Amino acid sequence: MARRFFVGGNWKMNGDFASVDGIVAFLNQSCDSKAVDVVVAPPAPYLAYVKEKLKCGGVQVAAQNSYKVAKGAFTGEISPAMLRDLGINWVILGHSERRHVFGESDALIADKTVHALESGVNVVFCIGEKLEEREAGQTKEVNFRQLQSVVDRNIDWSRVVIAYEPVWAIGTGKTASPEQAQEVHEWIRQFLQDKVGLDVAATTRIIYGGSVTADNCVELAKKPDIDGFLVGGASLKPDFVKIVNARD
Ligand SMILES: O=C[C@H](O)COP(=O)(O)O
Repeated sequence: MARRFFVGGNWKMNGDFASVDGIVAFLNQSCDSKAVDVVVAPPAPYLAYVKEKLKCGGVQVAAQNSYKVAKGAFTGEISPAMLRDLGINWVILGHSERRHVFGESDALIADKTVHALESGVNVVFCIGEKLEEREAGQTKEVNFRQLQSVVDRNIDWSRVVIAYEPVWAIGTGKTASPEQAQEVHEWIRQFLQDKVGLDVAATTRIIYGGSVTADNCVELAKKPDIDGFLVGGASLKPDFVKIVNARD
């Protein structure tokens, strides 16, 4: 079964009403692709606004984070229940900035993933090795360890997209080559086959993130195990539309 191409735009902590309006305008004009799932993740204060302003049925909205319980004394956090209340069905979890800037552990990310899925929110689950880990030959080990934390929890894989984002490629302009990305995506698919099953391995989308641009997306998208992208910087610009259409 062919896997539907998936392109996420992670706006990170960028934007104000003026720039958000600009992004929504180009999305509304040109992102109604019937062949691609497009999911954009604005900063939390703009989630409801973006959801309201997007007129393009093909573009969905994601949060950049959510916590592991529905409510309570957790200052600064947002819950999947609140996202559902806003009509938002996607969240990005395990992003390298959450792992490495905010110190989130594999266990916490797994708890957050399980809770989001149980609450009806689909998950873009991010994994990826740091440069020193790649140079030490630990790429497979690190990515498998991060994945194992959710394999152990018996999740509904049909509602998960895996984003492989090598930390050394994020925001650096140093994209993984199509061959480097394909190699890791193939390892991830094999890992899913060994640990979860053939069907999940065949159907789960594995997308690539790390300095994806309109210039490099077409070659990356030709690789058999690259099922889309998680785009940071370039998702703030009209070029994002070219990335959405990388497979055309
Ligand atoms: O979530 C997106 C990734 O961190 C990639 O960011 P980037 O495209 O700016 O390198």
